[in-house]
Amino acid sequence: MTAALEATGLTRRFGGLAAVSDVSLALSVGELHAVIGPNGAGKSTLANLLSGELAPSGGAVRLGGQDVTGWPVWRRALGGIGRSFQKANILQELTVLENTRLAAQARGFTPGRWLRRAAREAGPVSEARAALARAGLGPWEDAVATTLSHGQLRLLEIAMALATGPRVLLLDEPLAGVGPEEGERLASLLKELSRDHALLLIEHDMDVVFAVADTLTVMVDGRVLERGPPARIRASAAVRDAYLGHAA
Ligand SMILES: Nc1ncnc2c1ncn2[C@@H]1O[C@H](COP(=O)(O)OP(=O)(O)OP(=O)(O)O)[C@@H](O)[C@H]1O
Repeated sequence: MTAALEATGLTRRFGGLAAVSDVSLALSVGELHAVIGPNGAGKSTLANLLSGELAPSGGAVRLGGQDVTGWPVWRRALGGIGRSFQKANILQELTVLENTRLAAQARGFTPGRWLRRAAREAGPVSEARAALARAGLGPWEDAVATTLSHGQLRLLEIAMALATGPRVLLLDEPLAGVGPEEGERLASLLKELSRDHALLLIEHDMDVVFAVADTLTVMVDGRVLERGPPARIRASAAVRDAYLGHAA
């Protein structure tokens, strides 16, 4: 079966630093693939290379079998890659529905055309509402973003990624700053979304990661140290050493 998204030998250098070094990875619909590793391991850089935010120094990215390595973010988004960010993309003074509608509008984005579309009143409200319903935010569609809890903000980021109709979801720390109760709700949403998306999760909360991931990739210093199901990663001495080695 063709992977929904595949990276082969991805490398990204910043000056003398190889932030990502020869990383290969395949994401399939129905699989929740988590990438973990100590701070600075290269996880966000990897997500940026997959989404097109960054160009690689080497290697390739294929989306549904097609080489998209040279494609910009908007073109990969149109091809089915949805991305949520560590730093929220939310416009604070807009409502939940308005934010999600803007994200849904970006589905029709091509440079220049987007501005004309955004200027028109009618937006793709139905896609936005469907995404909000999936994220459990339907009842809050008229709430202004500033009034939301941390957990609701994280749900909104996911809804905004869903509103673009992606097949692949790249989620960067979707539980950041969220308490245990909201965290549980987010974790079950992630699991649910992985049934009909290829889902890449970058997350520091190890309890959640080990509870929801089907496959884990452990990165250290830009490289893949270990890959496998949660039980294998939990038992790995190399992974334990890597974390202890970086816990200063
Ligand atoms: N734009 C950049 N310019 C220079 N160096 C960068 C840039 N982006 C990332 N780096 C460096 O690349 C390395 C990997 O960073 P990255 O943010 O990908 O790690 P991470 O695993 O996501 O870390 P964290 O868990 O703290 O978010 C780090 O040493 C970082 O300082």
